[in-house]
Amino acid sequence: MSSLLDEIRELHAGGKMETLPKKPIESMEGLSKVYTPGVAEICMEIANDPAKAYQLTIKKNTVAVVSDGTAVLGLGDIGPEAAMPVMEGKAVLFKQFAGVDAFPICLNTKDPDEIVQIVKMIAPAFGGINLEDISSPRCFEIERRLKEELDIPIFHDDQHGTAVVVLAGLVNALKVCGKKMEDVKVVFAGIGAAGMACSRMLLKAGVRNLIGVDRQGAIHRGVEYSNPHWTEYANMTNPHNLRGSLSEVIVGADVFIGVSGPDLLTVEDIQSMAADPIVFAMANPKPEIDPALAAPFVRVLATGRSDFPNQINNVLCFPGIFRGALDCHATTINEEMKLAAGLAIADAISSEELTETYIIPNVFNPQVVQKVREAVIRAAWETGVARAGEKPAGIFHPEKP
Ligand SMILES: NC(=O)c1ccc[n+]([C@@H]2O[C@H](COP(=O)([O-])OP(=O)(O)OC[C@H]3O[C@@H](n4cnc5c(N)ncnc54)[C@H](O)[C@@H]3O)[C@@H](O)[C@H]2O)c1
Ligand SMILES: O=C(O)C[C@H](O)C(=O)O
Ligand SMILES: [Mg+2]
Repeated sequence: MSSLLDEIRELHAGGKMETLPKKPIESMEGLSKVYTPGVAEICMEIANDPAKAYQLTIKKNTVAVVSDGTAVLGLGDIGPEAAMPVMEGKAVLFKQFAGVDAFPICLNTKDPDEIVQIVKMIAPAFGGINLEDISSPRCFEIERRLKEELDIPIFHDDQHGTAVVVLAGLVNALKVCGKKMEDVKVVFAGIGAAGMACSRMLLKAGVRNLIGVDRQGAIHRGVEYSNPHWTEYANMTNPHNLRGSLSEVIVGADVFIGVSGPDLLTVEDIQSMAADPIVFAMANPKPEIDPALAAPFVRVLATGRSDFPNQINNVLCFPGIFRGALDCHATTINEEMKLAAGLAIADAISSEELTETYIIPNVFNPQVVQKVREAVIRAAWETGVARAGEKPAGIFHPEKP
């Protein structure tokens, strides 16, 4: 155990990334071109036409990974310094899987006004903003305001990246079990950033019977929640207005999706579910149930971790979705682009390949980023938010923003 920890520490020593010049400067002449005085010409070109930042700076390929350290994995509010290893990790994954340059930026404030203000102020350098590990409900307002006020993609990964991958996983898990979105009962644990967005995505995909459970039990109508998002949630879910604990409402459920915290689901809970239960225990780093404990009692089991089969993790989404959005210079990442990304991830596994332990492609499968990118670019053109690049064949009424 300690040797594993030593290895992990060694991999983090001095941080996980660095900045490299594209072309090294080797002479005074070279210096005079990329630095002063040559650089001044480029500065003035951009000053006269700020859109040229996309051609003459890092903007078109660069994303800011912004966190305030308040909901880091399932570790909670551990602060901006402690959030850095996760944000560095996200930046490394952006680069390795999709060639996107990403900067980890951890802010020493939890105030939504300040976060919005700071992100707006740094936006000129970036082609997109990936918000990460910002706790709910503040994350909803921060994202909404930034989307309204900036014309580059703003994407809260814990909400939308997770929702895209959960959709992909569920499409394939239901195929394995021979069940349909419209017929299944789905119970969510943890109605925070991820739970809210995943629920919305599944409702959009056709799920009708969906119940969310948080610390005080099932979210239902007839209660005044201090979190207004839960009141809205109660109105769009829980058709039979069930009340009670997770153990009470999970009875007869076909699907459990956990985006909450460790060890809140029991084997008895799983045994009370319908036949062929599907369990996505996605809390990181410790899932809602120990996978070894759950495995004998489920038909399909997935976690957010890379050390078990069926890793349902937003890393399958964010590199490809930003690759697509940056390549077509999209103004936003909209619902259609997310849905297309989810279906593209599901589609990376053929019906012949699909099994209980292979419902979701591996992150090292190069098809994933490629398929997500193409689907996202097509959806961006179809919905009129693409601004550049080649229009995919078969789109007849593209509207440029
Ligand atoms: N696998 C993935 O790709 C992925 C993606 C996003 C989030 N997650 C995991 O999901 C969890 C939540 O992330 P988030 O960004 O939504 O955080 P969040 O802070 O916005 O929301 C967490 C929610 O879970 C609830 N919760 C916590 N413990 C609970 C318990 N014992 N019973 C019922 N509800 C409980 C909280 O009250 C809160 O509403 C974290 O563990 C995170 O690591 C996984
Ligand atoms: O970081 C991850 O592994 C996934 C997700 O963003 C999380 O917060 O747990
Ligand atoms: Mg996260």
